[in-house]
Amino acid sequence: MTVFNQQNTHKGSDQHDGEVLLEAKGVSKSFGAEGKGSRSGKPKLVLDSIDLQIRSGEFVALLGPSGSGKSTLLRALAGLIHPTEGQVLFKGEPQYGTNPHLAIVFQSFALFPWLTVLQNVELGLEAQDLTHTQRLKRALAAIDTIGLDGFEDAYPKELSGGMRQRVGFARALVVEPELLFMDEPFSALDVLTAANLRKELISLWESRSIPTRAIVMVTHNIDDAVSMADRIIVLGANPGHIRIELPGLPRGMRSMASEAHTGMVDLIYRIMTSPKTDVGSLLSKYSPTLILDGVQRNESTTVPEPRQLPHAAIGDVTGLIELVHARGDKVDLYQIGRELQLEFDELQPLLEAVDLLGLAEAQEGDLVLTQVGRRFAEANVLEEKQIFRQQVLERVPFLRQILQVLETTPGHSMPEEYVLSLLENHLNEEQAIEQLERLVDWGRYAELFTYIEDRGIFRLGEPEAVQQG
Ligand SMILES: Nc1ncnc2c1ncn2[C@@H]1O[C@H](COP(=O)(O)OP(=O)(O)OP(=O)(O)O)[C@@H](O)[C@H]1O
Repeated sequence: MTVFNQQNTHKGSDQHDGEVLLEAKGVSKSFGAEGKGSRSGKPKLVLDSIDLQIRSGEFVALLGPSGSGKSTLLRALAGLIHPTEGQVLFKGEPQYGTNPHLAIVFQSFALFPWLTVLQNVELGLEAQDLTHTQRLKRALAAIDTIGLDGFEDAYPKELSGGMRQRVGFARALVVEPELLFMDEPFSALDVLTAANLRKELISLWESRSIPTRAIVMVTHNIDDAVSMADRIIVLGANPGHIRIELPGLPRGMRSMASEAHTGMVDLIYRIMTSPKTDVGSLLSKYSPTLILDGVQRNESTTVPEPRQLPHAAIGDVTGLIELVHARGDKVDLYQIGRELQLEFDELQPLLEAVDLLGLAEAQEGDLVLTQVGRRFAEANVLEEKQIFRQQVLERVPFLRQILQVLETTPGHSMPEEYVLSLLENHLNEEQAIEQLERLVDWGRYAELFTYIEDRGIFRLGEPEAVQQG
């Protein structure tokens, strides 16, 4: 395997010297401040006062629920977007614009279909003042390092998804970046390909065959974070803030087969599934040793937001409740996520939905059915709908409000624009449309109303009419 320019590989102590390479100081980011992204004109705070340091020698994983601002934080650290407040420093100096010492690998890479692998990789060097021969040499070395030797002249369409992602890695590594950022780099790949690429990347990093001095990875996959990272940062949502920084496991204990790995994943699950619980209490209960090990936490910045309907299909909600019931009304979330092959971000809306409906509660890493949840699981279809209706009316004020309007309006109907305008008091246009879809889905299942799709009208309807919908 060809190794990069030896002068730049930071062999010896340099790579792991702990120098602060990148620092976020009080970084906040709001979107829609210029009227974009929020029809109501109100900016949405996405990141709130983030303080963070990335040091030489570190592999840092960023975890957090969907929408907690992981990608936004990564982009702000990379200089792709400007913080609304605070600043990012690179080696102590304020960073303006995109950092040339940093490269990013995204979930799926936009390769130019009319260029070969070699030409696509060479593109990474466009901004650098190199001769043609130097460019070629660097690109060939990167291609070799990332295991694409022999495919230099292939076109993207001739490559598998995994190989295309390798080209993405080669294009990032060819610039010999001091900082390598990755935004869910393995999530579009099949399980085996992802496992292979992950292993090879770690081997390049740990053997210091690449000049990269620090890696930051955004992921939904808790296993990946625990297997790879020296430090794990868990973000909380609304607005995005650092809930906790956990030290990674010692390298020898990171394999998925190890007990330490399972324990760590379990702890992070508990933290992520208990957004309202103080992290300190979870840590002292489940991992007292971590507290002594330099764990930083920051719970004070959580600001609650009006509750939205999670992006969960009714069929999946009922399926999950039945599954938990079949397992004795309690399941371990980490196990069930693995079994159903659901990443945390896929499981999260389901958990929110069952919690919002009062059917089950996440309790420190387990999902436990409530009494109503047990009745729901044992009910026939008609009873199930009745329970759902009752829970929705009790626990989703917005749907209750829609029903009240329909009951009191002459003609018992209402255009969707009315609902959308209410939603846009809190949400941007895209989010409001998505919420509308959820409300329609849940409201129809609860038989609160009919929704005439082609005219965008809500109407109070008899259950029979609703079923035809
Ligand atoms: N350019 C933008 N304009 C307006 N809102 C944005 C923009 N980029 C991100 N957001 C909002 O910021 C919030 C955080 O998004 P971000 O993608 O950073 O979260 P995330 O934790 O990476 O989510 P996921 O895990 O789903 O990718 C979301 O509510 C998103 O809608």
